[in-house]
Amino acid sequence: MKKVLSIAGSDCSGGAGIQADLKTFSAHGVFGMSVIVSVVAENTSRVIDIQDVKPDMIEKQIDAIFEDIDVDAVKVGMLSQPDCMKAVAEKLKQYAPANVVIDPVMYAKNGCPLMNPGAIDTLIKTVLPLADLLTPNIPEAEKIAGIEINNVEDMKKSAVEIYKMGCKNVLVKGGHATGNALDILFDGNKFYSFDAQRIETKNTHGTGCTYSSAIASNLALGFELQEAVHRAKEYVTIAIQHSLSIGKGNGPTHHFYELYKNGLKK
Ligand SMILES: Nc1ncnc2c1ncn2[C@@H]1O[C@H](COP(=O)(O)OP(=O)(O)OP(=O)(O)O)[C@@H](O)[C@H]1O
Ligand SMILES: Cc1ncc(CO)c(N)n1
Repeated sequence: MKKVLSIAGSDCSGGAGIQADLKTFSAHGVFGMSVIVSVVAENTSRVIDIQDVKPDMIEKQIDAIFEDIDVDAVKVGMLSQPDCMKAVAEKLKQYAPANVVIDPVMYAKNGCPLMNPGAIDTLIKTVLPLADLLTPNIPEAEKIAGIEINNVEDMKKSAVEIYKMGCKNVLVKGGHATGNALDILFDGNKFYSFDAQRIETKNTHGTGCTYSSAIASNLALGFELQEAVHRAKEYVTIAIQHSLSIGKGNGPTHHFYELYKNGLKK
């Protein structure tokens, strides 16, 4: 059994964060584990409050896992403050796990902030260089690269700028664009496109968490990066097609094993 760890925030409403990650891991047939960095009181409409776990406790959770269990891949999600970022980065350096996918979460789908904007320098200097794959959405790529993104060429430009900051691969996600849901992967040499028809739905809470966790699962299962992203793109597209009208805001993606088992067909 492959073992995948999520280091992220808890979304009590179950659609994003650690909860989405664990559901995605199960649907991929890998064993999911979690280090909770922040407890977020949120739902499909709003973020009410965030309480960060103390850095010492974040470190102890990571120690508890790595002293006991071989980890095949790690997904890192919401890190709200510089202290949490430093704690996670130190431990990732210490244990140096394979297949680290980092989703630089800044805002929830409903626009509520999940990262202190003053933490972006720490994110770039301390966390970003530890990523085998960094998966910013368009607003996140704009903030990290410091450029405006209006088209696919701009997505590519931002990917190159972010790559130069020290991560091994960059996947700029096009969920916030118009037209097809097109994502651009840059591996330092070439660009690869992952395209899907845009699904007309407001239920896209947790799509980014689902996607990065699916990629981490596929890497743990032994797929090369391009194939891991390709399969994860299919998974997230189907999870959005079947997304649920739960709550009054942006409902969550749906994870069900039958879909995956039957070759990701609708
Ligand atoms: N309406 C949609 N139809 C099809 N694919 C979509 C749609 N919205 C997002 N996607 C895809 O979902 C994946 C996640 O991208 P997105 O840009 O939504 O992430 P995100 O903003 O980080 O998500 P979140 O912060 O809500 O977890 C990408 O592959 C993107 O292209
Ligand atoms: C805890 C958490 N992580 C990530 C996201 C981004 O969707 C969210 N809404 N909540």
